[in-house]
Amino acid sequence: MTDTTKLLDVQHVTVEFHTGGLLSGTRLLAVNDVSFALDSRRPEIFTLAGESGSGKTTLARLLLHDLEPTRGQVLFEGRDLRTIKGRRDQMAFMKKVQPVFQNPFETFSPLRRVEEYLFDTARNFRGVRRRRDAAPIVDEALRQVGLSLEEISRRYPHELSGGQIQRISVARALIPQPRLILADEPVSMVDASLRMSIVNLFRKLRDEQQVSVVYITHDLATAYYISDRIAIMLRGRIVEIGPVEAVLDRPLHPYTQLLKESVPKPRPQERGVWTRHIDLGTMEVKEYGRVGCKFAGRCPHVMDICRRADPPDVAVEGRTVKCFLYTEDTAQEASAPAQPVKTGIP
Ligand SMILES: Nc1ncnc2c1ncn2[C@@H]1O[C@H](COP(=O)(O)OP(=O)(O)OP(=O)(O)O)[C@@H](O)[C@H]1O
Repeated sequence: MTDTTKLLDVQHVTVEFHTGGLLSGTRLLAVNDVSFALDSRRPEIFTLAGESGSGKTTLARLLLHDLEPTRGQVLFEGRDLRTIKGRRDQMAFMKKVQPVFQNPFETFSPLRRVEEYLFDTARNFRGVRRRRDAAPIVDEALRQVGLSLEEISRRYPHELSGGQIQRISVARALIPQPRLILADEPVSMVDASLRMSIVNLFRKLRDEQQVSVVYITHDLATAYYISDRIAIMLRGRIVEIGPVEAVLDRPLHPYTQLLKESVPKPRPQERGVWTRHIDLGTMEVKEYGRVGCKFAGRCPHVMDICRRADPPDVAVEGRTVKCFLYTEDTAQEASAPAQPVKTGIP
């Protein structure tokens, strides 16, 4: 029977990529047995966070039906996305699930006025044919992001700021009146001073339009500010998931603790300047191939079992953590208790 209480239901999805030659190639589980669900009765902002190469974009592609899982299934409004066949079916799905991508300048051709994209979207998804019928729809979507059709009229992408053009991307995503927006690193290319104004739009959409948002980011500061729940990804797996305050105020997985520690801190004497991120990217390939916990090579609390077996999901302190430190039979083996890192998110 269809479960109508779930807007999105991700059930044990795995995506396997093969790289290299047929015989010498390697197998990489970019997404590895991931599950989570969004409630259809209560819109929320759900963040998928993790460093580069943790599988966030691959997961986003699954949710947008741009890729099919090797194993497991993704259901939207109770329907398995694999049953979507043909263009009409795909368009009906896209009307409900809209993406916002990282680089707005890639979304819009430099040779085309940006309003044309919005008019196209109104024609494709709102059943209007004439420009004058589409205009109020386009204007309304722009007003929701603090702009208007008059303001952007006749402009090309290079005549708009990065912040303005990303707002226009959000406006475009709103035209079909979706139930879910999937925003993949929507502010990473936007000037730091404008980031909050963009992510605040997602809060407004949740509260005023009942739109749910899957927010994909490596930026824990904005995630903390806007999310209801957060899932921390590491090498294809969700290692900690729960309400954002629980997870980021008191992270329990040693990887979440490290990630939080690497959040840039503002230098009070230089307003707006942030210290550098710790670069964790070089560990990527090695960690994907690791048996047992993917974090074992970097974990200050590593135990023998972590290198031998996959950690289980443990429910603890209002969230779920994939870590042997919190299983009853292995907790006493730990070299030190998992102390949350105190620095980072305000
Ligand atoms: N089509 C593909 N073929 C082979 N490997 C892939 C493919 N797409 C992604 N990968 C690999 O899967 C892993 C996860 O990549 P993914 O882009 O999903 O991570 P991410 O968390 O979104 O990283 P980033 O923030 O850098 O985009 C990486 O090791 C990547 O190289």
